[in-house]
Amino acid sequence: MNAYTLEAVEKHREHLRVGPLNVEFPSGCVTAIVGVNGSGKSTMLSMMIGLAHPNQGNIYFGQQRVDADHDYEWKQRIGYLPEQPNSEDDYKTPDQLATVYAYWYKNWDWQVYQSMMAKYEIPPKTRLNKMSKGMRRKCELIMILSYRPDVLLLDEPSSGLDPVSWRYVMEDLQKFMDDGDRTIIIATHIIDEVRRLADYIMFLHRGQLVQFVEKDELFDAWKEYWFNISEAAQLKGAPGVKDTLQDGVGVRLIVNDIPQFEDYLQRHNIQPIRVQTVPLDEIMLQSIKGVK
Ligand SMILES: Nc1ncnc2c1ncn2[C@@H]1O[C@H](COP(=O)(O)OP(=O)(O)OP(=O)(O)O)[C@@H](O)[C@H]1O
Repeated sequence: MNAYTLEAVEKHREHLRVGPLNVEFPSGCVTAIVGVNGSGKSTMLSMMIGLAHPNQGNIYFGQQRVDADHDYEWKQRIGYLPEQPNSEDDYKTPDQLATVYAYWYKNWDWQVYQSMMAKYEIPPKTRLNKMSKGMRRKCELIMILSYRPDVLLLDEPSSGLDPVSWRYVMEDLQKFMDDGDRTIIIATHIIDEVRRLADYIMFLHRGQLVQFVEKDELFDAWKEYWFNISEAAQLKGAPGVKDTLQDGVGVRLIVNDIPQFEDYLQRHNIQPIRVQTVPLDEIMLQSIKGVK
């Protein structure tokens, strides 16, 4: 079962055409959307909550088609955290905003609200526009978690958070996933966030889907090999190599066709000094090279 399905979805922005995107977001999983600034992550999330409208294609939340109709029942099940705070809430205090949410969201849980407000030490009677950026971010997150949605659409949720709060948020998101058949789709630049939370990684670049892959599969598919400099000549032309770095002492190769490359090493009787995992930011960099 998919939490979301995007069928040939396109959004035409002035400087960017997002899509066509054909994507299935599995339910019960965390999918991290990664990509450089302006690659279309926020645009995609805002289409998924029905705020931005695609020029082409269809979006389904489960079986429900996401469109401009007035049936907002399905939105009760989604916690959407936009990248920018909603300026309409500037003059409200958390308690006032919570009263509005409690009115609209039938699963609103005052106990969740109060315990999270205490945990994150948010002053309940301070206006949102008088709060620090991080404090306001935490408050927004508390609001959407307090109506107990099934799906979270998070657009850079930890922007502005201090390291301690960040760890609390990671814990709370992990806890959210433990409580049943829940789904998180999260746009993030924080590699640690991807490493801790994600089951799947979606790479977007210039509005195009580069890859949608299971996290473990992705890490297994890339390896960094180190060799003695004396082996440099023999390694020229080895298959599956994405990048080479050579200094006076050694050669480092980033490889993403491990079986072919290892076969080549065996045939040429070359032994690496060290083999290690490729960091996600390096994988990202290598994956977007050459994408037009
Ligand atoms: N409301 C809007 N109206 C018109 N163009 C927009 C709007 N929002 C974003 N864009 C444009 O759409 C493109 C994609 O932006 P988007 O915010 O979706 O990227 P992003 O991947 O979320 O970037 P970032 O990592 O910086 O948050 C950019 O060229 C941006 O200028």
